[in-house]
Amino acid sequence: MPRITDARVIVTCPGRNFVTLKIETDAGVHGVGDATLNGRELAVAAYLSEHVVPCLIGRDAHRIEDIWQFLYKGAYWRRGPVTMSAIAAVDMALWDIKGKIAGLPVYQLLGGASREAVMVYGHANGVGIDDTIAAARGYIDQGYKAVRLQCGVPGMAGTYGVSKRRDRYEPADSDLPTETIWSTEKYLRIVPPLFAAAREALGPDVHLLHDVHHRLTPIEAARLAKDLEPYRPFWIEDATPAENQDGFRLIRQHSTTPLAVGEVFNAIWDAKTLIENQLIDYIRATVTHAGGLTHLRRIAALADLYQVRTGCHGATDLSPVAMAAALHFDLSVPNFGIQEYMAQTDETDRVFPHAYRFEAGQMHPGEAPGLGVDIDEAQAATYPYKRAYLPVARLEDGTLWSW
Ligand SMILES: O=C(O)C(=O)C[C@H](O)[C@H](O)CO
Ligand SMILES: [Mg+2]
Repeated sequence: MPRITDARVIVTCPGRNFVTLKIETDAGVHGVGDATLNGRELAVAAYLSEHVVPCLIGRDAHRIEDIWQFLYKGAYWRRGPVTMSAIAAVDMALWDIKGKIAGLPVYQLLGGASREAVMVYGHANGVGIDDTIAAARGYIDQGYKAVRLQCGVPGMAGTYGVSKRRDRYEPADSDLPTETIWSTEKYLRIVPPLFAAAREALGPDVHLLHDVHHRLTPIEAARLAKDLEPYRPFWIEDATPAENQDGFRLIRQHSTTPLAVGEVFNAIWDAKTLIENQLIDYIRATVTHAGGLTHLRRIAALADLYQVRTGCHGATDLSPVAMAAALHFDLSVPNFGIQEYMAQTDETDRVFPHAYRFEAGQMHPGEAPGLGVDIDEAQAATYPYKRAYLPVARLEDGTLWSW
């Protein structure tokens, strides 16, 4: 049995912060897991190094489920993004180790490939409708079959999803949270014309997605979903905050636009009502924030019973370790829908060498044993942690809102 001999947390900032757990075994193999929680990175790093690592030393690395249960039930304090991201990092690293010892890519351990490759969507954004459509064409030219559209809102200085730079989007850009202004009325005036123009310009085949980013009330979200229906969006995401899962009923009552939610979920319980009542079509929980492959598979299995498909979060605040794990999950799970993908910076790709690849709008985790991703610790050490927060949003009267 491979015994865990050491585990350490590596924090690095090759353009943005990442928290990685590296677990060593006496079998001569190590595994890596992503524990990045954007804007709260050091909370997870401390949770891991102070409270999790001491419990790992000496354990059998093959006992993934038992270690998961030990860390979840054994903490007494269940769930929450810090706890679940820490457990996820351990879980990913253990699957990585198991794969390396077996000499198999992790997707083979998860049941093997259910498809040839994984459809991903890219992020097209622009200040106005025309440059957003031009950006979408750029993705389609690279072979993407699905593109997310976000455009600036006239009368608002900046908004979620619209980059200052065309090629990169990194919202956690400030030592203290940047304050932005939000107007629901202005936003609801621009998104339907964006989708009308995009559908007209890009044709019927490309999948078009949109992220509301939790900024509407259920009845406002219902109106947007209804207004977008003629343009057949693939989904609208996070149409309203989902703490109250029943809130989605209202949207459902008014529209057949598919709904996706869950990038901030950390446990199956966050999605139970939504899934069992078929209030959503895609579950976006990620391997990092929702307890690793072990827990994400449980969520996907529940979702599968209700024909809810997966659409994992894949923004750049999830490290290449998370992307690799997501791709093994996506390739194997029966109810896969789509995977979000944003290319990382060259610096990040150098810190995390990986076997996964992109080709013509699809991705594949590769055939390397384990997750097929590693951390170059010497490279990582050259990029020290730099505090960075996501922005916050206020209504025009100063009321704090969802960003
Ligand atoms: O990629 C998305 O859909 C997001 O909403 C990105 C989030 O804002 C980001 O991951 C927050 O850290
Ligand atoms: Mg989102």
